[in-house]
Amino acid sequence: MKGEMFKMNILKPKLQFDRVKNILVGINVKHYKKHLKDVLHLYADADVSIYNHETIMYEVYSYGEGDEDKQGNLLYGLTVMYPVYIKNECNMTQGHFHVDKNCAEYYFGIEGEGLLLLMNEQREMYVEKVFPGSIHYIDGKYAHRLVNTGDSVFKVAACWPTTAGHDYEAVRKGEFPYRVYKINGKIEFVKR
Ligand SMILES: O=P(O)(O)OC[C@H]1O[C@H](O)[C@H](O)[C@@H](O)[C@@H]1O
Repeated sequence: MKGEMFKMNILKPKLQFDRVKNILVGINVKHYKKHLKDVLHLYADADVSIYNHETIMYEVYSYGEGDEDKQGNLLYGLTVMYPVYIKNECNMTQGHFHVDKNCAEYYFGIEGEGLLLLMNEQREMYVEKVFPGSIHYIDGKYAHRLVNTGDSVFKVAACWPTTAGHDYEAVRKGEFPYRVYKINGKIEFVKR
């Protein structure tokens, strides 16, 4: 061996993906829950009397460093979606466009099974299957929504620019053209 030995200080990573529990672990990981009452408007038929509005539909964990307004900074996140069906309609995220359409995003399938709905500004939609190991490049011009089509928890990791922003309003005004149902074990798309 040539050269002088150097005692390098090897640091623990600040963030870790726990491969047993499939969760993001680390200090400064942000976390929020979406209850049914927060996303009721997404469903075709959410009869108030049948469903518990406190039901947790999905949870989002995210981590970032540095100034969120600085172009080039990234966030890493994990969305955890529960197998909840509202009169056969599959559990879905709100779905959003990026405010800055120059910002793309990656999704990574971690656990469970589901779909990624992608929609452009002309409201043309295409769908990708999401499963453990699948990787999805989301063009900045496409709105994106995750759908749990399975009978177990569905987990999807993501990486996106801090400056992307979430435009939920554009999706509210021009919703994804198809709803996703699971009827007798079969996934069905129903036009709005
Ligand atoms: O915000 P939603 O459309 O409900 O989706 C939930 C979350 O899913 C992923 O983790 C995205 O990358 C996040 O940016 C998003 O907030």
